[in-house]
Amino acid sequence: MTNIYDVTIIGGGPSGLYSAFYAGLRDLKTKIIEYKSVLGGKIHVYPEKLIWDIGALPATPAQQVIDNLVEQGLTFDPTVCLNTKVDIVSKENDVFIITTSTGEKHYSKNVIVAVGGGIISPIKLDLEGAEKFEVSNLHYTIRGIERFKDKSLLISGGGNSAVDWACDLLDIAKDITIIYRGEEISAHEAQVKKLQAYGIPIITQTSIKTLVANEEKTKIKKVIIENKVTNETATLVIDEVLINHGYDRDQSFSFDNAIEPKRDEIRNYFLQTNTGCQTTIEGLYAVGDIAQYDGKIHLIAGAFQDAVNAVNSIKLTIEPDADKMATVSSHNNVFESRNRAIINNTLLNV
Ligand SMILES: Cc1cc2nc3c(=O)[nH]c(=O)nc-3n(C[C@H](O)[C@H](O)[C@H](O)COP(=O)(O)OP(=O)(O)OC[C@H]3O[C@@H](n4cnc5c(N)ncnc54)[C@H](O)[C@@H]3O)c2cc1C
Repeated sequence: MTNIYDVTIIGGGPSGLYSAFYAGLRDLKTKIIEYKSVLGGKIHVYPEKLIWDIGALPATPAQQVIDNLVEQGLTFDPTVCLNTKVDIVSKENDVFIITTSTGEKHYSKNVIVAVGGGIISPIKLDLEGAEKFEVSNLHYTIRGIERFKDKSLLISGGGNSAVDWACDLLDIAKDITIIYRGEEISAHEAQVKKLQAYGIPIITQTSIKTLVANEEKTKIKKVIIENKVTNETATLVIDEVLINHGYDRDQSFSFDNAIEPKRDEIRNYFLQTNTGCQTTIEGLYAVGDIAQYDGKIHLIAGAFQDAVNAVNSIKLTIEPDADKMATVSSHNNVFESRNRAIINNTLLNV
């Protein structure tokens, strides 16, 4: 057990990344473990959305927020393990043992759980061979709205995300059709009315029956849709298909019985024992969407505050004489050489 970290962060979303930044600022030996191949967490679900509610950031595309979070999170060069799923956390002699799905073990004095709602993946179309079109014109999220310019778009899904996308693409796509298997669209009324005012067809009780490929078998050319009540079918000629059927969540990550932290009654959230984001287990902290306490905000802004609280608590357990808070954060000495480089490169242009 030679390579013991001060803090290991499980999850590389906004709360995990900001925890890594702050842990570096407080000079803690830090590791992030993230299941996906990229950092950024569930913001990857909505990369094109404009985010308005993060302090000091006026409307900013979510992809830009991801890039900024990642850059900041890696400021102090934490160890980053991508494509790594944590399966179970146990504790021996005051050291946490974090075991991954491949059996690999990571050792840490403290653990910050930053797993949000778990590992989320879009629910895919249950049609044989559909996956081969994911590289061409079958989408589960939108990366770059320009590809929909002057295109005929079919959206399958009746929730807020599907309807929001349709509204955002109204003046971009040539035409849009929405199909939904349920009886009634379940999105915000105002957005649905907007689509209706534009004359966007919303076909309910209907789902995709078949994807018809072009001659080269590289793209979807037509979609056969089927009414679930009458079994009537219709064929739509389309350029792009967007599926918004919700998300699967893998929340299988667990704890050795001896250190199972208290959760709420539906076991969704880790309860805090204090505002320092410590769970009911010593050395185990929960930040971001997975955390719950009075006044907790399940938004990116809330994740930042949790991260600062957890890291400051950890610092004090490792060094009881340390400052309770990092000395006015951005005046910290650790930034001195970096400040000089940034001022020279950007402001003075030397
Ligand atoms: C459609 C949508 C729009 C939103 N819009 C806004 C908005 O405008 N403004 C705002 O402030 N908030 C918004 N939010 C909420 C915001 O995205 C979340 O509050 C934020 O992402 C929470 O960050 P987090 O780090 O706690 O969790 P997440 O972002 O969920 O990150 C958790 C990370 O942990 C990883 N992980 C989970 N389990 C494991 C495991 N066992 N092993 C390894 N890694 C694991 C996951 O892969 C993921 O990368 C929105 C959310 C959604 C769904």
